[in-house]
Amino acid sequence: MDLSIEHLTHRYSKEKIALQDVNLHLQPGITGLLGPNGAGKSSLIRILATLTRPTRGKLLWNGEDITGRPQVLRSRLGYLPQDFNAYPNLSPLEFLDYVAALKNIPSLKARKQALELLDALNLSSALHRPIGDFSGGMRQRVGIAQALLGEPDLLILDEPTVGLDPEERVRFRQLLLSMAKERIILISTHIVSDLESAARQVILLSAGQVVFQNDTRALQDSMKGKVWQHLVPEAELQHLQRKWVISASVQQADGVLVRMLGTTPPHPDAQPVTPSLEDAYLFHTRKEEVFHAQLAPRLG
Ligand SMILES: Nc1ncnc2c1ncn2[C@@H]1O[C@H](COP(=O)(O)OP(=O)(O)OP(=O)(O)O)[C@@H](O)[C@H]1O
Repeated sequence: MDLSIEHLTHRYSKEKIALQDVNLHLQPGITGLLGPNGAGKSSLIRILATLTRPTRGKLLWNGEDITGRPQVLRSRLGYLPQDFNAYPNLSPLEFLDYVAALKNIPSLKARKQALELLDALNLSSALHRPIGDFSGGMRQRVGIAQALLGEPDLLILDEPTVGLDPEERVRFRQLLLSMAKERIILISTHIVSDLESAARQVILLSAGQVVFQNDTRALQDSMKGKVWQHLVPEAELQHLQRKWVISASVQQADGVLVRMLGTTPPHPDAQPVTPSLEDAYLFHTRKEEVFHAQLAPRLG
């Protein structure tokens, strides 16, 4: 099972190019789609979900060109849009029955799956309550359940963890991992740490282009020797933030422990640390700033 896009370009107008010559290959497992605001993530997702036809390029499902035949993919697709909204007067069970009918899932099978999914998403105690009374996080979980209904081969989730508390995020991650072996799962998110232990592959988009596509581990490995930690007096932090790309800072009794990105140590006493996915994301999306900082005089 695989989904590819070849030489995909998407323009909203003559001046507005959202995606430029993007090539991707997705296989079973979780792929994380990361990028700053406006990078083109939602445009790409809408194209893969067959809601937008690309200006140029091909969409291939199991090697077959389906650019002009979106229904081939639609029957195998589960999709959670960024602005998911269910009908407020329906209960989650009624809403999933409705979605199942649209997806042509036989009703008995659909009901069994709906109950399992709502249980896995911690909504069993609210099966018959109107969705309009739900919190944002509960509504989002109904959105996740409707996307998973019908055991889709391709699951596309745009910002799925928005509104979920940390406990629900962990539960969601476990549910996805349990399903990831036999389906392609693409997740767009701003919460980089959500992907750290779950995604086998990461795609970084920046200004409509793919700047990185590889294993999560390879991405982290590519950052070895580029992440540094150094304790600085609190008064220096602001000055430092203007010059260096800082991925984290932790207040301590004797100063601030700052995590910085650079291909050489920012200070003779700075210690190299194990890179995280967040470090890699910042490095690739703010490369120019990282290299600009390198040219500045060393600290100390
Ligand atoms: N319908 C549209 N008409 C015109 N321009 C659009 C349209 N949708 C998106 N764009 C533009 O295309 C570019 C990519 O937008 P897109 O929403 O795909 O990015 P994104 O990475 O999903 O951003 P965010 O993280 O903010 O959701 C942006 O410059 C955006 O302004």
